[in-house]
Amino acid sequence: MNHNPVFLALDLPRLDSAEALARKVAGHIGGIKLGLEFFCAHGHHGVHELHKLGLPIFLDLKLHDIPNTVAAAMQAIHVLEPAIVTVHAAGGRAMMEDAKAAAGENTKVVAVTVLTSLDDDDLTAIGVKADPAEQALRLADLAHSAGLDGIVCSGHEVGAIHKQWKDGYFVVPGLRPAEGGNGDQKRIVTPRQARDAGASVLVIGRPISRAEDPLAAAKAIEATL
Ligand SMILES: O=c1ccn([C@@H]2O[C@H](COP(=O)(O)O)[C@@H](O)[C@H]2O)c(=O)[nH]1
Repeated sequence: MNHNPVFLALDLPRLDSAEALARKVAGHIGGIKLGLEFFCAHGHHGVHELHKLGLPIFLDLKLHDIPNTVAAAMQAIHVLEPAIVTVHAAGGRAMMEDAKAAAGENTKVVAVTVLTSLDDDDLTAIGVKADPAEQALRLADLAHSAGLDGIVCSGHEVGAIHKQWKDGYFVVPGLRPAEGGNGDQKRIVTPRQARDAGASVLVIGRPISRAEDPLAAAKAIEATL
């Protein structure tokens, strides 16, 4: 892989801290992921500010609503020229089709299958009878048939999904270097394991942002890839 597949999740409450962190590690990541925390706090202005670093922007908004609403939201963020945007596959085929149709041609629309913070028990509690691997595969098939570019799944599932969807774009969060805590993530692998299994994008937040030395952490992860 020529380019750095790591997208840094900037889940920080302050815009100046987020910018400073991104600037510090910019040479050792491939892009920036801005999620709900960032977008709710800083909106379009914040995204414009981070764009100034010249790295691809991944807007991880996990849109999940009726098709008309999701399509309108996609149109509203078109101006931000995101490289990647997420929707929830559980929103259904029509929602995903309309989201893709409303996105800019340079934006990859990827569907979240099963959040990496969920395990078997969590799925049972919300009435899903399949285990995370089966459910992720089912939702990946649905996203594929709806014309999306790819999916978000854990490193446990990406290999099996990749076998069935050869040219899919696979975003994998829930990554933890060998040492360090899991936090709220339940289905984790190392960045290298995810890459070897076929991940296109490695989403990494706290292992870099909460490290004592974020630059050293980013370099150490880069060296394993
Ligand atoms: O299934 C998912 C989907 C998205 N995420 C997002 O990725 C990052 C992970 O951050 P870490 O600090 O490395 O755990 C975070 O922004 C999530 O919103 C995910 O973790 N799992």
